[in-house]
Amino acid sequence: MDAAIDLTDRSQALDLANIRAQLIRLEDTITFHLIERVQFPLNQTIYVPGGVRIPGSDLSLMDYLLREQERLQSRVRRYDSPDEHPFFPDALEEPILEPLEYPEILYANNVNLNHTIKQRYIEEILPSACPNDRVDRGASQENYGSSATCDVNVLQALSRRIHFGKFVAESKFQENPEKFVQLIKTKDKKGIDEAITNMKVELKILERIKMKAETYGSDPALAEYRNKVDADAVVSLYKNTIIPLTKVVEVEYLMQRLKGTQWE
Ligand SMILES: O=C(O)C(=O)C[C@]1(C(=O)O)C=C[C@@H](O)C=C1
Repeated sequence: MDAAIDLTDRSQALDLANIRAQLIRLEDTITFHLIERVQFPLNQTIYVPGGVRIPGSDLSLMDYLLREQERLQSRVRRYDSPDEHPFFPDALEEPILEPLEYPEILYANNVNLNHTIKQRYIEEILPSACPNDRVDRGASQENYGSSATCDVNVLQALSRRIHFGKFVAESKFQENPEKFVQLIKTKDKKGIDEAITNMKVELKILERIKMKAETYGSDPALAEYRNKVDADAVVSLYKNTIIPLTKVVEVEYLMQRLKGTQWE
């Protein structure tokens, strides 16, 4: 059985094969959450601040739900884990559970791409994956809450997947510190990007994700009707957003990697 990666075990957390196995598992999570989301129309209103009236809050319905979810999950120490990054750091509370002991796996850094992830999700990913809003607003209002609930799941999975780039980067750095120190010292972001890129792995991901989206999205009961998700939209999500943003995380993490070390 393929178990989840154990981030309290340093050698496991920095083993590139383990990290890639975790990224593959997240392909399933992301695809399934997207399938859930796209059964509803876009429901543009839920992304507009004030679009849905919320007592005591000016946030959009989706932001409101995401923020409250993060507040709740912070209490069970979701954001103590080094692979989790909040969209609303100001909403987090003290955990009700005792802290877990995480070894120092990553170097101190402030890389958090959630703002960009959320923006790309709302402006690009959803419009290309969702059916259009129906003219009949009354009917779609019925699923504002359901759509926003699915959004929270997709966004949390995307954020986790993309920020796993930090573990990938740390693993690659440790494999060849001399090469990276040189590139980081000369602030050669393009050089770092080239050094962390593995086109073979990327192509394999795109091939696999197309197959997964086609397989998970087809239901014998629907076969002659239509697939539950547009496989090309999922491939494009990986090609144009997930992999490029993972690489940005890797590069930005490495740019901060020498602070306070012998190489500074
Ligand atoms: O697996 C790696 O080596 C990664 O760096 C991760 C990843 C990805 O986002 O999936 C990103 C860049 C590489 O070109 C290949 C794959």
